Amino acid sequence: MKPSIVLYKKLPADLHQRLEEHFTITEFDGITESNRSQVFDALQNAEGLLGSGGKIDKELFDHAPRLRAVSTISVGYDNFDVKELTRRQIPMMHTPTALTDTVADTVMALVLATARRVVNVAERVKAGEWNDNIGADWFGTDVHHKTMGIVGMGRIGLALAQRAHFGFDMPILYNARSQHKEAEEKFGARKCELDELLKESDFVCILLPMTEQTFHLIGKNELAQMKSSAILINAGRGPVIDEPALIDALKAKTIYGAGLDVFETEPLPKDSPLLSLPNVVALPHIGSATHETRYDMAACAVDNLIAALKGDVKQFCVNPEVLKK
Ligand SMILES: NC(=O)C1=CN([C@@H]2O[C@H](COP(=O)(O)OP(=O)(O)OC[C@H]3O[C@@H](n4cnc5c(N)ncnc54)[C@H](O)[C@@H]3O)[C@@H](O)[C@H]2O)C=CC1
Ligand SMILES: O=C(O)C(=O)CO
Repeated sequence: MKPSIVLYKKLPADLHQRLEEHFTITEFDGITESNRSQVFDALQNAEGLLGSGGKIDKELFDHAPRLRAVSTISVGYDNFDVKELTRRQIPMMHTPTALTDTVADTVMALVLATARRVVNVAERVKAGEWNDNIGADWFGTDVHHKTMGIVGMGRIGLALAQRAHFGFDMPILYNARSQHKEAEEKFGARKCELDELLKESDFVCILLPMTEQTFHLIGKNELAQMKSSAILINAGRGPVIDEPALIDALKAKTIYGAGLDVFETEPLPKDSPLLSLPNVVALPHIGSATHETRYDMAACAVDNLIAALKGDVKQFCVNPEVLKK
């Protein structure tokens, strides 16, 4: 008999079929408050769990006595209680390499859109405001040769450094817990303390995971250190920035603007002040959202689960300590 799994994300037909060759699938469209009890019932028999989004917590695992592997279609896994999975000796896999370049492209899009006010001026053209030669009220600020500060020099940070260095001739500063030789040797990046990075950078790009240490890492005091001409970009996780403090800084124009792909609450509430600030470009968490990359991420997650339930985890395990026997 094939092992049972719970799938909580719609997959492309061929990947669904690949899963069906190995497992009996019970499928849900996400895990939400309204379907949690049905998910609990399905988990009773499940040996695997595959999907993305939602809060995947101890209560869910308590309803999954046979669970042996968990696979997320994402690189971030802050929505999972990984400690609890580890306590239960259950491996969890993610999809780190499939999306790196696409997310770095999204960050560059945010940098350009915010600095050159692409969204703002395009809206003005559509509104019929382009009636004469444009004046300084349409101008933005340059990107090339400006200083790029990267907070979180991991896979995506490195891919961003590559773009900024080769594409835009930007000097690069980075803040990280350890030295990143490749970033230094290939892209001339310089490691510095967060305070220095905030003071010196024209673009401060946050590419951090959400952890206890990174929660509200950028707050009132950090924003106050940024140049009034600087732009803050966040494509890591929303709660890394204290959003009310950011809104205050943007309203007071103590920074030039912000390009945001992630927010403290997603979807962004309709009454968020961020939506009415002209110096903000807000995206709906599309960092990895291209057809190709979303397919590759799903394929990677499917393969991760198949391998794990065969007892053959080779890569992308976020709690490898459970594999050591
Ligand atoms: N906007 C989007 O759609 C996407 C967002 N992400 C987010 O981006 C994050 C980074 O992804 P990757 O680069 O693939 O991960 P990664 O693990 O390669 O890089 C994260 C880096 O942050 C560093 N870091 C962690 N805590 C830190 C701290 N307190 N201070 C300084 N550095 C710290 C780590 O050492 C690591 O180098 C993910 O965890 C996820 O939250 C990832 C993919 C898509
Ligand atoms: O993979 C992630 O962590 C995302 O945020 C979406 O791709």
